[in-house]
Amino acid sequence: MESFGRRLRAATDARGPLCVGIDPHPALLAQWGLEDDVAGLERFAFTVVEALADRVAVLKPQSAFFERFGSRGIVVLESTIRQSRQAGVQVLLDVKRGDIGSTMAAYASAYLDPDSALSVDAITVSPYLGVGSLAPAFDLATAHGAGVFVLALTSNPEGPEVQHAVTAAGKTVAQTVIDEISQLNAGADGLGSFGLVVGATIGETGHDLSKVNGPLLAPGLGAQGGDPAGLRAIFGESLRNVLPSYSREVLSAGPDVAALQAAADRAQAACRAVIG
Ligand SMILES: O=c1ccn([C@@H]2O[C@H](COP(=O)(O)O)[C@@H](O)[C@H]2O)c(=O)[nH]1
Repeated sequence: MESFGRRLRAATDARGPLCVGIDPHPALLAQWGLEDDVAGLERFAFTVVEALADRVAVLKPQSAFFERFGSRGIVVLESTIRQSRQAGVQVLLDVKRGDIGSTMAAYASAYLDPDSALSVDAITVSPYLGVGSLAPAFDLATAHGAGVFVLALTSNPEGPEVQHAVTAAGKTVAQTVIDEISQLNAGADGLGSFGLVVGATIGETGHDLSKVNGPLLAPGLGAQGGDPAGLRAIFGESLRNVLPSYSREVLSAGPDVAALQAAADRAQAACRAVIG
C-alpha cells in the first residue's frame, strides 16, 4: 500500500493543506439546534462529512466527543470514519494515546489495523512514556501504510512547562521528540509518514523542525487565537509540510452545508496565502 505520507502529499496538492476537525462540543450541538445526545452527535458528524469530505485533504474527528456517549458514541465514530474514508478524505483520528509498549500495541491495532472498525489513516499519540514506547504504533503504521502524529509543542498554554524543560542531554523535551521522529522519517521516499503536533499558537520558540520531513499538524487556529500569518515564524522552511487545523471556527458556521463549505473555503484560502 502507498505510504500515508505520499497519500497525504497527493491530497494536499490536490485540495490544499487544510485539516478540519470534527469536534461535536455540547455548545456546538446546541448552536446547531441539536440535542446533546447520540442522535445529535450523529447528525452533527454526518453533516460535516457530507459538507467537507470531498473538498478538504484531512478530516480530524476528536475521539473524546464521541467517547462521551459511550459505546453508542463509538458506533457513530465508526460510521463517521467509514463514510469519510469512502468519500476519499484522509482521516486523522485525534485520540492522543500513549502507554507502555505492550498496551500501546493494543491501541495500535484498534486504530491502525485495517481489519478494525476504527481503522483510520493516522492517529495522534502522546510521547509522555517516552517516544520508544510508541514503537508498536510506528511498526503497525509502517506495515499498513498509516501515519502517526506525536505531540511535540502543543497549542495549550500549559504545554511549555513540560515541553520546554531541558533533559540531561541538554535538549528540550520537545526537541528530543522532534529529533526522534526526524530519524524515523529519514530515508522516506517523499514525505514521511511520522508527523508531529506543533500548535499554531506557540510563536517562535527556537525549536528546529527542519529535519522532520514529515507532516506537521498545526491545531489552535481560530478559536484558540492562532492565525495563519503566525505559521511562518513557527515553521520557517518547513512551512510546506504544515497541516493547518481548524475545528470550532469552521464548525460554528453549521448546520447549513453551504455555510460550512464557505467557512472551510475561507480557512483554506487564508492558509494557502501563507503555505502556498
Ligand atoms: O496541541 C494540540 C493538540 C490537539 N488539539 C486538538 O485540536 C482541536 C482544536 O480545536 P479548535 O476548536 O480549533 O480549538 C481539538 O480537538 C483539540 O483537542 C489542540 O487544540 N492542540
